[in-house]
Amino acid sequence: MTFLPPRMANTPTRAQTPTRSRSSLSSAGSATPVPSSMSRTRTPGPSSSSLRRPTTPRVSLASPGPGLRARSSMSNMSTPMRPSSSLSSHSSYGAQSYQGTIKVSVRPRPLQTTAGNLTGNWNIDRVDNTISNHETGDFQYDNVFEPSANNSEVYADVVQPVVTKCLEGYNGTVFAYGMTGSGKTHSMQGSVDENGLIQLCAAELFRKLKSDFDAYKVGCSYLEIYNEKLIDLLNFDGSPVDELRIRDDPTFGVRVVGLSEHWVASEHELVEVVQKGDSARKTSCTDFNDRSSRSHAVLLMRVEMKQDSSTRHSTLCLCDLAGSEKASSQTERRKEGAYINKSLLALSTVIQKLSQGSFNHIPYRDSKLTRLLQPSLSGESIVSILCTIHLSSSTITETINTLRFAARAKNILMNVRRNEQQEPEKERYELLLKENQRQKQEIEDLKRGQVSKRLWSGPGEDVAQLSAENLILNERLEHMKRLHDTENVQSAMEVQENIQQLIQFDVSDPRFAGVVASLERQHKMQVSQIEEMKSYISHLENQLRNHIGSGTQTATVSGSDKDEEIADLKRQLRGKDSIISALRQSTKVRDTISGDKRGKLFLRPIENTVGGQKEHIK
Ligand SMILES: Nc1ncnc2c1ncn2[C@@H]1O[C@H](COP(=O)(O)OP(=O)(O)OP(=O)(O)O)[C@@H](O)[C@H]1O
Repeated sequence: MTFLPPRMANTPTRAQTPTRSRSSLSSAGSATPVPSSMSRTRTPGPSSSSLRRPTTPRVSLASPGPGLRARSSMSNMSTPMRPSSSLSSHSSYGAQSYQGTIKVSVRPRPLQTTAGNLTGNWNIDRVDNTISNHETGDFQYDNVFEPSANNSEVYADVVQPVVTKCLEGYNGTVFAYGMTGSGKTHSMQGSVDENGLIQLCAAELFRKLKSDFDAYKVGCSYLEIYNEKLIDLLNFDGSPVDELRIRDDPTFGVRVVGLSEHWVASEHELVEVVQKGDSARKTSCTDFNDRSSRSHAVLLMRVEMKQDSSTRHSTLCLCDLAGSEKASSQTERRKEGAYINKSLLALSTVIQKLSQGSFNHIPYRDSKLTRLLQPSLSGESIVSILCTIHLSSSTITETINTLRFAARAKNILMNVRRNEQQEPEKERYELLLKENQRQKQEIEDLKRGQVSKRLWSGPGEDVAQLSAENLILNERLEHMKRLHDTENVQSAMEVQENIQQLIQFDVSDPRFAGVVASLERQHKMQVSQIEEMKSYISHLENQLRNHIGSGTQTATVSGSDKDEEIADLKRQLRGKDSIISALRQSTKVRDTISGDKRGKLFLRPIENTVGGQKEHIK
């Protein structure tokens, strides 16, 4: 199984091919090589950062939900087990969910050279990630480390992929499981010589938060489960608190009521807080460990990350479980051991049922530990388990039990939801803000434009100018209409002229009476047109005089328009002269033929009108 998306499968990896070393820890035993499917990848992150100092509420963490099932039922547990290769499990990174199996790694502690630490005939293949014994056969996991592996190597394969996914908005849980003295605390907390997984995790978490996000908050809670009681390890002021209780929570699945949460702004603050909590943790000297942890310690880091318009939440849970142990010689240790073993048995049962894909009751409530881990184990968290083991012959039964526990856990499928919210509200707000700024700028520009215009033209003048232009345009429109009518008349008269040409030889013929009547009608219409033109010319001249008198720019413009119109009218009058001449010609013909004086009377008004008009225009 890999914690990284298929699209990243080809990314160069740190430990894709570790030194192939099959550690033969005994002369006996044979391990069957199993093809490895490991893919260890580092994910690069984007840019930009800003640190925000958070405040400190009291909250408890963990997330709920379904989504977990077994990959297959475990078969005969007494036979050698070869868990399915990681290749057979599928991991996919859809936009909002992660699917894969629980990641399981095995870390043997280095053999002690003291007497009685005979090797247990174990072979380790780091390349194939198998551990084998001639009695048990091969066990294959996501990682099987060499006993010489240091915490940094373990971190890179066990915790780092979970941290990466947490930064993408998935919950993550890492827990160390193994018999007493096998190296759980050494792995999680480190030693004077090397940092533990918690410190390495804190360093990477804050480094990536700073480099990849615009803003973030990290809240930290730390508790222990001692003799089935929950104790807040960060209750620094020693204020009396009621016993912490686990409650169902619609949002987080379960919630530890009364557990304090401390906001930490840096790796150092986080480590400092955890170290203070560790010093409060119950440890004692046991038959197997001088400083044995007598409790399960659970560190919860609640992370909120903001980038652009999206907000991600995730809870990272690191657990250092107490080790299973044989009955102690001391009464107090025996009592502690009984609680520890009971809770580890409950965990083992839950894992077994989950690995079998049981849809029946899962006994999470059998212990505080399983109750607390319920959201993680029920599919709301990416889970990575580090199983620490002894390789000595004296602990072979416990080691095999641990390896079987690990094999069952490896069989559990997860379907983890991603906690990311796009913020449409924020996007809309930003758009509105931009729009608002744009409009403000527009108003400012308009104000500046108005001021300069006033300085240039003075108030009210632009309105007068527009009115004048409007007036002129209306008049031009009217004039065009009249010109159009006049053209009609002119064409009609031309037709009449043609008729006159036809009738000059025999106008007395009664057949031409209709033509003469038509001529009279046309004449009257013409007189009316000429009268109208006369009045219009007079109107234009008045306007021209007014505008010239006021001396404005508008008057100048309209004056030149009027000149053009007058020129047009003169041209039309010349056209009318030819019409009148045609009419006169036809009338003369008529008079000659009929001797009637009516023709002279008929023409006189036309001559008078045209003559007056000519005078007017001159
Ligand atoms: N990988 C390792 N390299 C060096 N020393 C180790 C390693 N693992 C364990 N030890 C040493 O073994 C001793 C017991 O280890 P540790 O306290 O981590 O065991 P544990 O699993 O936490 O035991 P318990 O369950 O009793 O608390 C310690 O002194 C520790 O330094």
